[in-house]
Amino acid sequence: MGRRQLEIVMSEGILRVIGLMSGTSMDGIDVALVETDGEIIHRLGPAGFHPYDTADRALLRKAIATATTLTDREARPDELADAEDMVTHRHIRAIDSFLSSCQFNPGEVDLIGFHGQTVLHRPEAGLTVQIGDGQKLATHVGVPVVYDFRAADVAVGGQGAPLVPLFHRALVRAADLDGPVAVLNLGGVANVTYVESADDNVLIACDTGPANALIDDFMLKRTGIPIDRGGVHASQGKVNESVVSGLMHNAFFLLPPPKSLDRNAFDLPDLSALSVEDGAATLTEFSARAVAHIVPLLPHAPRLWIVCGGGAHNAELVRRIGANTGAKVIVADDLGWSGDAMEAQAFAYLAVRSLRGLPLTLPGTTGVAAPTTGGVLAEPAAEAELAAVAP
Ligand SMILES: Nc1ncnc2c1ncn2[C@@H]1O[C@H](COP(=O)(O)OP(=O)(O)OP(=O)(O)O)[C@@H](O)[C@H]1O
Ligand SMILES: CC(=O)N[C@H]1[C@@H]2OC[C@@H](O2)[C@@H](O)[C@@H]1O[C@H](C)C(=O)O
Repeated sequence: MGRRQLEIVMSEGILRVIGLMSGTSMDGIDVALVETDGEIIHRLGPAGFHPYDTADRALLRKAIATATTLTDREARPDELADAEDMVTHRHIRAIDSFLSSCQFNPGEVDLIGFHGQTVLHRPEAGLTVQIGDGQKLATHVGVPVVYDFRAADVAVGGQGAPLVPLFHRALVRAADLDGPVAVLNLGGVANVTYVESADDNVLIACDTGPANALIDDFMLKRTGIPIDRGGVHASQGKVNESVVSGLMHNAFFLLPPPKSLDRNAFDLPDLSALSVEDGAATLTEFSARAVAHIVPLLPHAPRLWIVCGGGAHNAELVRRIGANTGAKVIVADDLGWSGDAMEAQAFAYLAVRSLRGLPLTLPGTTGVAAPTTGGVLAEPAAEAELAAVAP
C-alpha cells in the first residue's frame, strides 16, 4: 500500500473493513465485513467462519497453559511462538477464503481489524496478551491491519475488556430500540452491554462469568466432544444446587461492573458423581445464574435481553437466562443482526475507530479513567520494500 492510499483510509468517510475474531472458546476464526465510518454502521456485509482443527486447538490450549507464567507480554516462550505462527497463518487463510467467497480483491478492502487469540488476561497485573502477528498479516494480505486492541486500555488501568460495547450501542441505536436493553454475548466467557436508551450516553458493560467454557470443558472430558449442541444434554438433566451455589461463591460475583475475566478464571468442578446430563444442566444453570446476578448491579433491570455468540444456539442456556432474569430474551438474529458474526463485526468497527483516534473504551465499559483509544496500526510493506526482501 502506498502512502497516498493510506491517507485515503485515514481520511473521513465510510471504509470497507474486515473484522477477525478468534474467541476464548477456540473453535475458530469469525470473519465479517462492515462498512462504517467508526460512528455509524452503514452496512453489515457477509460473514464467514474458519475452524481450527484438533491439533490447532491442542496447541492453543498448551499456549494458554504456558502463558500463565508470562510476565512480559512480548515474550513467546515454548509453544507460544508456534501458536502465534499458527494463529497468524490461519487468519491469512481465513481472509483468503473469505475474499474469494465474496469475490472481493484485497484492493477492495480498506482495513482489517485483527483481534488475535487471547492467551492471558490479568489486567490487575497490567497484562493482557493476544497472539497473532499483525504486521505479517498486513504484509501478506496487502491491507493495513489494526491489532493489539486491549493493551492501551490496560496500560492506563482499564480492564481491557469487554471491547464490543460501543459496537453493541451502535447496533441498538440503529435499531432504535427502547431501553434499557442488555446485549449479551455468550462465548467461552459471557459479557453484557447495558444500554439505558438509544439516545443517551449511559453505557455499562462487563463480563458476567463463564458462558460456554465450563460446559465445553465438561463435555470434552465426559464425551470427547467439546459442546452440548443445542443444550440437548442440559435440557435432559437435573441441576445440582450445591454445585451451583458453590460456584456462585466466587468473589468475582461481588464486584460491581466494570470487570473482566480470563477464560480459565473458573476451574471445572469435580462432577464425576453426576451423569453427563446432570453435569451439563448444572453448568448451564450456573452460567445463566451468573448472568442474572448482574441485574441488581445495573441502574435498572433490562426489559429486553438480546443474546448473541455461540451460546445463542444453546436453547437450554437461553431458556435458563430468561428464567433467571425474568425478562424477555431474544436472539440477535431476530433483529436482523448476526449473533455469530457480531464480535468480528465489532473488531472491524473498532479498527476504524482506532485509525481515527476515537475511543474504544469508556469508564463505564472497562473502568478506565477517561475515554481511551487503542490498537496498533501495521501498514503493508510498500512494493519497493517487498522487492528488496524478495529472495
Ligand atoms: N449449536 C450450538 N449449541 C450449543 N452451543 C453452541 C452451539 N454453537 C456454538 N456453541 C457454543 O458457542 C461457543 C462458541 O461461541 P463463540 O464463537 O461466540 O465464542 P468465542 O467468540 O470463541 O468466545 P468469546 O466470546 O468468549 O471470546 C462454543 O464453544 C460452543 O460451546
Ligand atoms: C480478554 C478477552 O479476550 N476477553 C474476551 C472474552 O470473551 C468474551 C469476554 O471474555 C470479553 O471480555 C472478551 O471478548 C469480547 C470480544 C470483548 O472484548 O468485548
